[in-house]
Amino acid sequence: MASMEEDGSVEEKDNNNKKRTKSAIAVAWLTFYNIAMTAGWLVLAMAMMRFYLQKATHKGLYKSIARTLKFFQTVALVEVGHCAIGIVRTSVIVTGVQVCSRIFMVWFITNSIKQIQNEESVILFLVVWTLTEITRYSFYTFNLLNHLPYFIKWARYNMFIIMYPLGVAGELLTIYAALPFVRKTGMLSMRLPNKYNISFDYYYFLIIVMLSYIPLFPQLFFHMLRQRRKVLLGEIIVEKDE
Ligand SMILES: CCCCCCCCCCCCC/C=C/C(=O)SCCNC(=O)CCNC(=O)[C@H](O)C(C)(C)COP(=O)(O)OP(=O)(O)OC[C@H]1O[C@@H](n2cnc3c(N)ncnc32)[C@H](O)[C@@H]1OP(=O)(O)O
Repeated sequence: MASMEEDGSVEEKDNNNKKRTKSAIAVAWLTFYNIAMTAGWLVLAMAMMRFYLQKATHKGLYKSIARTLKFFQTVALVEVGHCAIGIVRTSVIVTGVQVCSRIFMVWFITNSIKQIQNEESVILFLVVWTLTEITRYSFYTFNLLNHLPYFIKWARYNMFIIMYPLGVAGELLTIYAALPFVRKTGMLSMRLPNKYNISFDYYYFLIIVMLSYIPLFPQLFFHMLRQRRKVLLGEIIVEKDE
């Protein structure tokens, strides 16, 4: 009996050790990841400011930062993995929608349609994303290091109230500006007849994407409002299964 109890406690200790090791690795990885992403978005912010100070115009700004933006925004896909494997307590769906919509904006809209790269709306969402991400990743970093300055916490859970609608406006106006070019060129579309017998019209797809903001954006926004109440006001929120 005693030996079984001993065995049990050895097994338990072993499991606890494994959990500790796993969470230490997870914490180390997340700290590295968040520092790298904060640095990446800071580099983007500085590149944008330098460009504007030197050229005094926003024309050509997207092109000058496109590589860095594509890199750091695409890397953010790993955040869906973080949720899926459970090292961060966030919904895979909420994170997935957020990250995928950004990647779609970067690769399939702004990067693919050169004619819209100088639109003011592109600069609007770029500035909004950059400010948001510098705040968000530095929040996670300081939080993991247990040294979170209050102003970063405050900014993380207040800025989105203005930044989210502004970012969405920038994104929707950019897609809207892309529509005539997509229609004219027929890009990324497949017309019948073709050997696959499939028809796809990117123009209408973009209209569907724009309409999908109507049900999806409020969910992201209200998720952040709930997080805000939880973190800043200390409310206990019972989450529904997501
Ligand atoms: C095919 C194409 C499809 C297109 C479809 C289109 C539809 C699109 C609809 C809407 C699109 C919106 C577009 C958005 C644009 C913009 O971003 S505009 C700029 C403003 N944006 C924001 O303010 C972003 C706000 N959103 C977010 O912050 C996140 O993306 C989130 C996933 C929506 C919410 O974050 P969440 O993680 O749930 O909340 P937190 O409070 O920050 O964290 C919860 C816990 O998780 C821990 N955590 C999360 N990530 C990390 C990490 N990287 N490192 C460490 N820890 C992390 C965090 O600490 C919390 O943990 P606890 O403290 O233990 O609770």
